[in-house]
Amino acid sequence: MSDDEADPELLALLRQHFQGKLNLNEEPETGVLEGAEYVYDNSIDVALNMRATKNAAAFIYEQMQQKEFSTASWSEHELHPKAKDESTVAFIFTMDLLNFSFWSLRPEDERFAVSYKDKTWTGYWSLVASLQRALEEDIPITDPHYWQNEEECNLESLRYVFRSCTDEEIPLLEARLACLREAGQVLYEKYSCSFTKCIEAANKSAAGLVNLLARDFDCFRDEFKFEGRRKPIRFLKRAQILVADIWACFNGEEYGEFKDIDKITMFADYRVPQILASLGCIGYSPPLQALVMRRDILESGHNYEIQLRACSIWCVELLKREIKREHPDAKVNAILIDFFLYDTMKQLEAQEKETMPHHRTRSIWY
Ligand SMILES: Nc1nc2c(c(CN[C@H]3C=C[C@H](O)[C@@H]3O)cn2[C@@H]2O[C@H](COP(=O)(O)O)[C@@H](O)[C@H]2O)c(=O)[nH]1
Repeated sequence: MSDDEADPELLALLRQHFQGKLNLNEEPETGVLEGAEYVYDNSIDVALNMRATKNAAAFIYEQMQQKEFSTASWSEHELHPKAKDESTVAFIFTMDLLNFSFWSLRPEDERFAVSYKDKTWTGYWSLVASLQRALEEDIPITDPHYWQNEEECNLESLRYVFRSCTDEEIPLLEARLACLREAGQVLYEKYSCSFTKCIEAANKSAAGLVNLLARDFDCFRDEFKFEGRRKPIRFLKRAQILVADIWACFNGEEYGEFKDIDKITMFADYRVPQILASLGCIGYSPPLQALVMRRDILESGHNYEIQLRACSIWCVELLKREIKREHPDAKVNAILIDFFLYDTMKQLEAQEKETMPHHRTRSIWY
């Protein structure tokens, strides 16, 4: 090809770009924050209290400073994996595939719990403990080949992996097996059986990785219709917390290097809304307040649930903006605020200072 002839491949790319089929310079967006603001603007059962949010921002910043809360805090947790390698990436992927719905309607001492390292673990930590225990028992629970081997990986073996030290078994066991099966199939078909290939495909974009997960894995596509709006409201909670866990574990380097990590929002689960409500940052309408206080089941996709999850995302966004307004150099983003709020809620729960119950929705989304 002579110097003055353009590269045909480049020409094809540019043609696609100018036809609007390919945006070379567009930074990917997840759409989560845009959807959260839309729901906030159209909510009548959940509201934000600006005064309480402003006060909470000051309290959170001061506490995070005092505890030197950073990405390093992630690895300091006793059960979180310490190696900075591909096995830890596989562990985190497995963990966030299954990181949902641990709450119980039974009394605290009868709820699903896991005995590991001479301690009893509940909630999220029961999941992490089960995975660590399985690996110590040479069960390849983080291996996509295992997830697809129906002889080895089935309800029976998964019941053993998540065996409880109480009469209650882990909630949604069948759904957890289905998540592993689907993820194993997608990784096999598209990503050479390794989540590290998904990370590579996202080209250091956190939003791009979240969108890839929502596009290729049904079990990460956490989005719901809201009233008359045409586009679904995207929460993508487990996709986002997966990216955040990778980023935090690797301290923003190697597999955890993302140029747009601040696009990740708070993870709309059932714990952080609980602490936001306890701090007075978010408030519920009388019927919703009564439903939460009675610990009634709130079905997945209900208008109340969408308002509660979305307004929590928007509230953490406003907390972040308030902290940055007061402290322009503060190294905070929605992830670190979220992690801090979750850990604080768990401390309050351990001290039995749980002021307000969390809402109870049973689903694979959070
Ligand atoms: N928004 C948000 N939701 C979080 C977490 C975590 C744990 N993250 C660890 C990693 C770094 C942090 O410092 C934490 O140590 C679990 N969850 C969600 O909560 C629920 C479990 O609640 P419970 O049954 O009480 O354990 C369930 O939906 C689970 O998906 C978080 O950080 N943020």
